[in-house]
Amino acid sequence: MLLQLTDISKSYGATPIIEGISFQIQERERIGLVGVNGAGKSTLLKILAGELSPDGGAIYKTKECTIGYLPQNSGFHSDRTIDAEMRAVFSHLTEAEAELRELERLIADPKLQADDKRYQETLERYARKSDWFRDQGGFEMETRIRSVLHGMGFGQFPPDTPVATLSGGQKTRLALARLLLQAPDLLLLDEPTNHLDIETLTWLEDYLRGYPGAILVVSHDRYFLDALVQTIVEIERHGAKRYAGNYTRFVKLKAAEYESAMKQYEKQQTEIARMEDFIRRNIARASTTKRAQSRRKALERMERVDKPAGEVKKRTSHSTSIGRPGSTCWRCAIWP
Ligand SMILES: Nc1ncnc2c1ncn2[C@@H]1O[C@H](COP(=O)(O)OP(=O)(O)OP(=O)(O)O)[C@@H](O)[C@H]1O
Repeated sequence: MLLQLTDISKSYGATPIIEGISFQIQERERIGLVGVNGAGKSTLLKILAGELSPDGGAIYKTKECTIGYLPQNSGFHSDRTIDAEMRAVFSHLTEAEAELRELERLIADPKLQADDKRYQETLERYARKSDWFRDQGGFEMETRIRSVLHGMGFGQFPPDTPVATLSGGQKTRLALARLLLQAPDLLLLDEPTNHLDIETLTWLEDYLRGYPGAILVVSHDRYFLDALVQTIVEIERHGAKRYAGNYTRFVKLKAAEYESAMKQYEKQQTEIARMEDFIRRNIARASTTKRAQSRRKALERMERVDKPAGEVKKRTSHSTSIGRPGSTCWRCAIWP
């Protein structure tokens, strides 16, 4: 297990947003976090990312577990260029690379070569540092940066483009590219597919499918969720419930749940109407008033079944209308 949330709650002022949220995230798990607008999905991600304190509950995570968070419309501010920003992810490697270049310069120096002991020591240092650099993926750094930048749609951008000159959407894309290079154990992504064209979206789906860590993602794109996740956690009425399977399966399970809850509700409503009718007809009659009174007591004691909140339906969403072949655009909505 990578991380566990127990009984997490959060209110804004007197308004409870989430309550009693408990679930686990396993290594390499891909979870889609869904719920109606305002259900508290972003709030929960912020709590997990450590950007917001919960009012109650606890989060347990293994000591080594690293977490990376992409907020919605991340507003990425940087004075660096695109290339420098990506390279900053690998500062431990770029520093080692500079050290290796310096050692190479020393090794080539005839003065050092004349001092056999120091020369041997420097060669050994160079060998140790080279091995470490190779083991840390130093030789792949350049390729990884190029491949992620290309995949995220920055292939045509000169590497010395200042981040500050990018549009809001491009900055969010770049923030995601940087996060992918950081490769944390748990990726928290809030609407990562906004601002992506179909080509970038397809690349991202593919990249995330092979991602070595766990992913908790909020997305209104059902195709994206279906392609990526094997578990759905829904926030509904402040609490969280886990459903095994992708988004399509979740919709089916919810429909079955809704139907069954509706049947129970309707059955009870019929029973209530029947009892009320009996009471109305018999309460005033001396011979039957006792029975009517006892029926009234039973009615008062009856535990009421709540009317189910609504159904998961499809509706058009302009924000996701990026023209996937054969797609009906989508948004998860639960109608009252
Ligand atoms: N800083 C804040 N102060 C007060 N209320 C807030 C604050 N942040 C969020 N809220 C409210 O808390 C509720 C949950 O917000 P949150 O953004 O977590 O929901 P969400 O499920 O991510 O919604 P969406 O799908 O619209 O992004 C909303 O009603 C929102 O208006």
